[in-house]
Amino acid sequence: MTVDGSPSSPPARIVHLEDVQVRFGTGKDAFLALDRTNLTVHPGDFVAMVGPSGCGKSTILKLVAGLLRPTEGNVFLAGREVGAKQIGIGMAFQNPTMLPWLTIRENIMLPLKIVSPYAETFRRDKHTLFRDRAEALLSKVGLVGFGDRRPWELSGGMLQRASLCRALIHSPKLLMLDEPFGALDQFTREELWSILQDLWMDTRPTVFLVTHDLREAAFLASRILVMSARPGRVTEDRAVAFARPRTLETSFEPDFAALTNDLRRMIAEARRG
Ligand SMILES: Nc1ncnc2c1ncn2[C@@H]1O[C@H](COP(=O)(O)OP(=O)(O)OP(=O)(O)O)[C@@H](O)[C@H]1O
Repeated sequence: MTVDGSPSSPPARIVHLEDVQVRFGTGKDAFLALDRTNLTVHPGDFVAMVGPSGCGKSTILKLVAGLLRPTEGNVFLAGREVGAKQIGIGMAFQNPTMLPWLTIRENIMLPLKIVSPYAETFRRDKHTLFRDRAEALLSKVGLVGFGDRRPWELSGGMLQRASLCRALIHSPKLLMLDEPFGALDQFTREELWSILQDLWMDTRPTVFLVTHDLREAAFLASRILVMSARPGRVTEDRAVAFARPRTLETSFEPDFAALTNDLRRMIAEARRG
């Protein structure tokens, strides 16, 4: 019950994994990639996943995105089995692949051509609503004036900014980020942390971020999942309460350093164990 006596309802959950296992290969080559995993994520959570290489972080992303079926167990999205209901998902990866024959703006608007319900009205609204939305995102990531350029004219960091715009153009409820800044230099990466934090604070999509950078996880996430070595399991689910917006100064504070040291120790143990 709530304080006013009305019945309390449990918080909505956007992602729910129930006793999920993933096995790859067949016969003597079969192996367990993801061990029995239970996970509940609420709308607006910013979840970072860290752990030893090959522990199953990307596998969890693929399960949630509906790109992979579990061998055992169930994956629910917004209360329905994954795939049963359309819910907007945006994605960005380490390599921000863009179609070279399209401009940056056209690349950013690509999901609108494909993702329902935008695809149906795309032709009609292309030059008004959607174009404005693309310009607003370009401006938020510091790429004003680059919409008409071709991908080869931009640096790696600029392409990754454009890739964030593309992931967000259709206002997805879920944003899946697989090491999006992994190939960038430290300065560009830190700049993009702040940009991503601002974008997330604007509309609060639920985010899954896979990263090997523990400072990045601590800077961005509201919750960090630490995984064991393969077969992966979630061994720690840590809330991150630093006030927002976080700044680079936040990342030099003692609590921040203590958190990243804890994470480093847990992953070192997982690698040994
Ligand atoms: N389609 C597949 N077929 C066979 N094995 C796979 C497949 N996808 C992933 N694997 C294996 O499953 C394990 C988990 O892979 P996954 O990519 O989820 O790990 P990860 O934690 O994201 O790794 P990294 O941190 O190195 O990117 C790895 O051993 C990987 O080689």
